[in-house]
Amino acid sequence: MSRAVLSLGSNLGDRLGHLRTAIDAVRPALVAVSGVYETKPWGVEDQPDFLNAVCVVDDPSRDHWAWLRTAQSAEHAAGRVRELRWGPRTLDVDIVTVPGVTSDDPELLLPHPGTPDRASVLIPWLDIEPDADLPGHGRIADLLARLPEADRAGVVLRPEWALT
Ligand SMILES: Nc1ncnc2c1ncn2[C@@H]1O[C@H](COP(=O)(O)OP(=O)(O)OP(=O)(O)O)[C@@H](O)[C@H]1O
Ligand SMILES: Nc1nc2c(c(=O)[nH]1)N=C(CO)CN2
Repeated sequence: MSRAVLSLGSNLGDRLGHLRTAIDAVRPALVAVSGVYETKPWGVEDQPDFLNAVCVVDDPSRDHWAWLRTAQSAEHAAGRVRELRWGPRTLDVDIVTVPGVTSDDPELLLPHPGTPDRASVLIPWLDIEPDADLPGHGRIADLLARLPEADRAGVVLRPEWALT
C-alpha cells in the first residue's frame, strides 16, 4: 500500500517551478520521475498549454489517503485555488494508482478514472514504467495505442526541462 503513481500538471505561472514544488514534497519517497512534457489542454481547450510529468513514489509509512494529503498540501504550497473543473491551475497532483487499492470514494477514486483517456498521463508514465498495468484496464502501452493520434501528438517532451 505504500507505492503510488502520481501525475503532476501545471499551466499557470512558473509551471516548471510548480512541478518542482510537487517533486520536493515527495523527494524522500521518490523512486522515479518522468521527463517534462508540454501538452495541449483537454477538457477545457481554451486555456494555456500544460506541463505534465509522472512520478512513482514509495513510502511504507503512507497509505493512499496519506498520498492524497501530500498531493493536496503540494497544491496548496503552489498557491492553488479551486475554481473551474478542468480549468487552469498552478499545480494539480492526482493519485493515478496505488497498486492493490481500488476506491469508489469520490474524495479518492482509485485508479483515477481519467487515466485511460489521458495521453498527458500515459506518455510520461510509460517513460518510467513501460510494462505498467492500470488495474482493471490493462497495459498502459495498449491504452495509449487506442487513443486518437491527435491526442498523442499533443504531448511533446521538453528535454531542456528536467525534474531531477
Ligand atoms: N485519485 C485522485 N487523485 C486526486 N484527487 C482525487 C482523486 N480521486 C478523487 N479526487 C478528488 O478530486 C477532487 C477534485 O480534484 P481536482 O480539482 O484536482 O479535479 P480536476 O483536476 O479538475 O479533474 P480530474 O480529477 O478529472 O483531473 C479533490 O477534492 C479530490 O479529493
Ligand atoms: N494537457 C492537460 N490538460 C488538462 C490537464 C492536464 O494536466 N494536462 N489537467 C486538467 C485539470 O485536471 C485539465 N486539462
